Amino acid sequence: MTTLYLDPFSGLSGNMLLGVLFDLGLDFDQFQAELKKLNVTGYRLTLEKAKRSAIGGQLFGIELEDTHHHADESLTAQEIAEHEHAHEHGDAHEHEHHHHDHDDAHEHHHDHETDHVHAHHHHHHGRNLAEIQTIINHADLKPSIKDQALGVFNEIAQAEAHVHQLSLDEIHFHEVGALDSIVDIVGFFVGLDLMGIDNIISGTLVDGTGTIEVAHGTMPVPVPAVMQMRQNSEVPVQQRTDIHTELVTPTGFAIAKLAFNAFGPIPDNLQVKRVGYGFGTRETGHLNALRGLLLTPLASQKEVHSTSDEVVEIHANVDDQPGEGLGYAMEQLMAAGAYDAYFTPIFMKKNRPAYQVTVITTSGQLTAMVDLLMTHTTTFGVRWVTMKRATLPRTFKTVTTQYGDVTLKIGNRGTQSKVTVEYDSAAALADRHHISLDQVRHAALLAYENELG
Ligand SMILES: O=C([S-])c1cc(C(=O)S)c[n+]([C@@H]2O[C@H](COP(=O)(O)O)[C@@H](O)[C@H]2O)c1
Ligand code: NI
Repeated sequence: MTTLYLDPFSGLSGNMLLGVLFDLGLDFDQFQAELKKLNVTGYRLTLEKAKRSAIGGQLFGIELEDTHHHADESLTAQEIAEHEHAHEHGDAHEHEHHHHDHDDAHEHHHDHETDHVHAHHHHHHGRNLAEIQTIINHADLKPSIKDQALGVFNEIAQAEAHVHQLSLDEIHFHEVGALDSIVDIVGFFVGLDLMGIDNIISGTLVDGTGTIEVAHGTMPVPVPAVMQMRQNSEVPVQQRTDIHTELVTPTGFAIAKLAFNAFGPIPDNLQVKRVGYGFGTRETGHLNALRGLLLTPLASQKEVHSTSDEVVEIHANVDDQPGEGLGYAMEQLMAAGAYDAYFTPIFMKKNRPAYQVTVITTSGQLTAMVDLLMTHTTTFGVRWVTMKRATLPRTFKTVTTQYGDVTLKIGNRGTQSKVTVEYDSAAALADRHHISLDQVRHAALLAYENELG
């Protein structure tokens, strides 16, 4: 299980999110190969190692090519959309397309093996939601990646439609062209998938103040689409009044709103595996970067245990939520780094059978866990207590048995010690050799005693 922790101290944008994934080890070639599955041409991806404020990181960018002068065999997004349109009107219409008079300058030729339609061209400024949905739906990508990307596009389009008082199909993706939004948004979910990231935690998003100039004129910061998406959202945003430009873009905010699992400080019970920086392109007068961490559960060998410390136990009593939702809440709590989370059957007022949800966590994680309980359970309130905790200092040792290597956990108490066989390593061997867990345990403890002499 890998968690991505993001520190958006200088905002969040599509290219910063991808820059950070590349700096954390995402393979550029593999990424490009996946994006080809979108069947869209007319762009070139750039990735540069760069230094800002003497810190090394990656600058990711998209260069748009003039698709009208491209004799490529893949379809442009516009053509795919028109293909779809043709299907909606049945095959007869498709033939009509073939026999239409084309403006020679705009004629494209395609490989008929791919069974794509030859479509006419209109001059397009940006692409609308329906065209983007068609491109994504036609791509040979995992359904989960497509669903997440479609969700983000829908979120942005809804916000833009509201701000500009236009209908959803009148919304065209920003002046820079929809292509870079497609690459940023689909690319982010492709990157997460390639890197095996299944949980994203973020600190508070920092945005600037003042105004920026875009094609349509002056926009206040936070930009209107971001402000619109903030309506009814729980994404925390802090405004820096000393930075007079946009730090959080609509793409960045929509991804945070839909794809981040929790907000809060860096969990102190996970181990930092890698640190990366993705740079932004705006001149902010300060370091314009997004820092990312790859976090994994503490490697047991290095587990640091003080003999006494504090934990927080949080309780929520729930009498009106179906099991599926409660199970999902539990997954979210564990993924966010709870030490433990469990249900206890209880009886509440009015004779209602119910569950008490208990979460054990650190005081640093309290806010994030309360947030998750409020989001994913039906509860209107939670309680918590801080508790003292004592744990045995422990070491880990690997012993070799006739079945393979097994890890033992050894707790030390003065001159005495307590030995347990780590479940996962024993279960793997029991599985492999089709024997009982107890047989592996016995063999491991015997090997340990033999080593002690
Ligand atoms: O061009 C338009 S309509 C436009 C609207 C808005 C609104 O907030 S509404 C914002 N912008 C700015 O365009 C760039 C590109 O944003 P991406 O999310 O596509 O990267 C960015 O600076 C927006 O704030 C344009
Ligand atoms: Ni807009």
